[in-house]
Amino acid sequence: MPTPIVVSDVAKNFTMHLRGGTLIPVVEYVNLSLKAGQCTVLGGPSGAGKSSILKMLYGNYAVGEGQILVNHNGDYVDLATADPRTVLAIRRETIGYVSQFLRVVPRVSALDVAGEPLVLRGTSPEAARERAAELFARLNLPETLWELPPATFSGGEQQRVNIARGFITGHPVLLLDEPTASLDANNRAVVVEMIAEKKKAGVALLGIFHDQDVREAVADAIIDVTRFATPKTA
Ligand SMILES: Nc1ncnc2c1ncn2[C@@H]1O[C@H](COP(=O)(O)OP(=O)(O)OP(=O)(O)O)[C@@H](O)[C@H]1O
Repeated sequence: MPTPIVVSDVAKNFTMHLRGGTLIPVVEYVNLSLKAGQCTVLGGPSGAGKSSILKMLYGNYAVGEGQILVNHNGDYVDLATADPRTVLAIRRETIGYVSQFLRVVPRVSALDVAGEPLVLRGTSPEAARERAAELFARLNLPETLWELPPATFSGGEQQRVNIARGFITGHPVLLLDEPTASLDANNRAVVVEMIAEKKKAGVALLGIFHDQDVREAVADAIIDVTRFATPKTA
């Protein structure tokens, strides 16, 4: 089976334009690949660059240097240099993402927020809502909330809408940015189960998990990103 994602010599720093162009180096020589059916976990202390790496892999952050080759519909595409239309196609078809915080769209119900990735791939809105409802039930999201826009939901409720939205499709790659941070033990266990099912289905996962129990339950490999730290010069 072809490798879903190969990251080669990726570097990232931030230029603070409002601070006289001060350069904040984050990571360099990031080399990793994701394997189908495995969950790779990014570890390392706060500020080490875990989220930055994940965001580059989703095309949210520009890539300073290097390549991110994504197996997209059978061809390798370099996400680091891909045009915006290609990035959107990769997100629609190949790479799913559960962000830490839900991007709330006013007046759209939780069912439609979670079902949207399926609708974008051609599923009917009714079928997408049904699938979202199944995931909500599994994640113990109270049914009274399903038709409401998630803007007023608690942190953990919003996170469960986000998880349903990320897990609803069969994307071959799934990125998880602390998906269990606001969940109670019951729902953390549900997410661990859902990750195991994705692995069985051959999905390649890359995640950040601060909760050690979850990390140990899901990780096939742990990469400490401090190994990619850019040496700080005086
Ligand atoms: N948009 C940004 N603009 C400027 N600096 C940023 C930006 N995003 C991240 N950084 C900086 O990059 C470094 C790495 O941040 P990142 O969020 O990737 O770390 P992390 O390992 O995920 O941390 P945590 O575990 O606390 O979430 C930090 O020093 C952070 O301040």
